[in-house]
Amino acid sequence: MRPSTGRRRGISVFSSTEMKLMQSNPIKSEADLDEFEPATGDLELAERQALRRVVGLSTELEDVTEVEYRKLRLERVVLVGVWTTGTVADAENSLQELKLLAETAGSQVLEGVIQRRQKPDPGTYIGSGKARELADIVKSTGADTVIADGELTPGQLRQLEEIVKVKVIDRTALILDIFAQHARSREGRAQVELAQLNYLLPRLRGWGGNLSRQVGGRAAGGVGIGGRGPGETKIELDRRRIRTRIAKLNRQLAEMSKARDTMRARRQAREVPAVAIAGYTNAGKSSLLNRLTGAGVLVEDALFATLDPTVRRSRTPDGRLFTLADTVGFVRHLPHQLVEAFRSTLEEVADADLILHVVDGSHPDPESQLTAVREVFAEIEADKVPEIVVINKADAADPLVIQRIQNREKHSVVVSARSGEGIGELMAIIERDLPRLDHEIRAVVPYGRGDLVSRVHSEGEVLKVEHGDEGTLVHARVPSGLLAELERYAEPAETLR
Ligand SMILES: Nc1nc2c(ncn2[C@@H]2O[C@H](COP(=O)(O)OP(=O)(O)OP(=O)(O)O)[C@@H](O)[C@H]2O)c(=O)[nH]1
Ligand SMILES: [Mg+2]
Repeated sequence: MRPSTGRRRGISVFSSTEMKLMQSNPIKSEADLDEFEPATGDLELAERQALRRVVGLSTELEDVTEVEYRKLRLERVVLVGVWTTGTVADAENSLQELKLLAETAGSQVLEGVIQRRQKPDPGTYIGSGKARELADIVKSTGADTVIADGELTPGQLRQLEEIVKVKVIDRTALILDIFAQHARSREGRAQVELAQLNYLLPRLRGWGGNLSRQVGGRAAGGVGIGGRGPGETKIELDRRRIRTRIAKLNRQLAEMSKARDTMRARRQAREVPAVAIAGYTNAGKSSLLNRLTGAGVLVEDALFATLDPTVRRSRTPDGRLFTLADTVGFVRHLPHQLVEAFRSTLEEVADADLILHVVDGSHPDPESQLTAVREVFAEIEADKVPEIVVINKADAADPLVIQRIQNREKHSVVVSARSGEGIGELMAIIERDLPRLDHEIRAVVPYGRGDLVSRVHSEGEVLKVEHGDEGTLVHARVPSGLLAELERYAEPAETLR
C-alpha cells in the first residue's frame, strides 16, 4: 500500500477545455466534491468524460479494429481492491489475478492498491479518503483508467470517477471486455454481446452516454449508440434499442442452441460417452486436450484463450470411443451475465458423462480455484456429473502443494500436459470411469454391408474380424444403436463359443 500523498488536488490534471468546464461549474473544495449533487453530477461528469474521450482518442479512426481500439482505451491502469476477509496473501492473489486479467485485456498495469475494510464503501467502494489517495496515484502515474476488483454499483462507479477523475471500470466489465475480444464463433460473439448489454442496461443512466465506450465497441456498435450527450431522451432511446437488440440476440441464440442440441442428441443416440475438460482459466485445459488427442487447439499463457468449445474424438486404451470437449475457463466471480449467456455452451459440461476438472498445481492457491469452479458447476447443474480432478503442471508445481491437493481430492490424478507425465494414468482412469454403453455381439455381416463393418470399426470396439464364405465375421462391442442394426445378422446362439 502506498503511503498517503496528502489531500492535494491539482488542476494540472485537466486539459484546458476541462478547466473551462470546471469554471462554469466550479468545485471549490473537496467537501464540495463529496456532496456532489447526483443529478448535475451525472451531467457534468459525463460531459467531462466526453471531452476527455475526444482528447484521448485523437487516433480514433473509422477502420481501427476493435482490439486496437480497446488497447487505446485501456492503456495505463491502476488497480484497486477492497480486502474484507482472508489473509494478506489472499488479497494479494486476488489483485495479482486482476492484473493478469487487465493485461489480458491489453492494458499496462502501473500500480495496485488494496484497502482493508469490513465491507466496500457503499458510496465510493474504497473509503473516500482512500479514494483521494488513489486520485493522487492516478495523477502521478498518468493512468487513464482505474479498475476495481469487484462488481461495483452504478453509483459507486460514478462517485469514484468523480474523485479519481479518470474512467473507473469494475472486474465484471473487464472480464466482459476480454470475452468480447476473444469470442470468435458466431455463437460466442452473440453470447458475449448479450452479456454486455445485460450489464449495460441498468448502468445506462449512471454513466450517461459514455457508457457505450466503457462496455465495449461491439455492444456499442451493435446498437448504434455512439453516446454523445447523456440527455434523458437519448438514454431512453438507447434503452429501447438495447432491449430490442437483447430480444433479437436471445432469439438468435435459441436457434443456435437448437443446432447444438441436435448435434449433442446425435452423439447421445450413438451412445458415445462424452468427457468434458473444465476448470479455471489458464489451468491447461486446451493443452490437455492437445496432449490427449493431438487436436492442435490454441494454447496461450493468457486468460480465457478458449471461448468456443472444441470437441474431439478419442479412444480409451481398450478401444472404446468417446468425445472430449475443451471448454471455456472459469474465474472467481464469473459475471452472472456471462454464465447466463454462455449457458448453452456450458451445457456441454453439464451433459457430460465425466468431467476432467483441471487445476493448475503451480498456482499459488489451487484450492480456491477448485472451489470457484465448483460454484459454477453448481450454477449450471453440472455438480452431479462424476468428476476427476486433474492436477496439472506437475513439472512446475511444488510437490508439497500437489500432495496437499491429493490429500483433499481423493479422486485425482497428477499430470503434466507439457511433459506427458501422468497422461497414461489419466487415460486408465478415464477408461475405468467411462460409462459402459456397449453390447457384445458376434455377427456375420454380408459383404454388401461394408458400411456396417466400418461403423463397427468407428463406433465400437472390435474384438475379432474374420472373412468367411457368407460375409465378415465380426465379434465386437458396440453401442445399442448399432446393435439394433447388427442383430439381424447375429450368429445363432448355439454357434457362440
Ligand atoms: N509448466 C507447464 N505449463 C503448462 C502445462 N500445461 C499448460 N501449461 C501452460 O499454461 C498456459 C495455459 O494453457 P492452456 O492450455 O491455454 O490453458 P487453458 O486452461 O486452456 O486456458 P484458457 O482457455 O485461457 O482458459 C500455457 O502457457 C501453457 O503452455 C504443464 O503441464 N506445465
Ligand atoms: Mg483453453
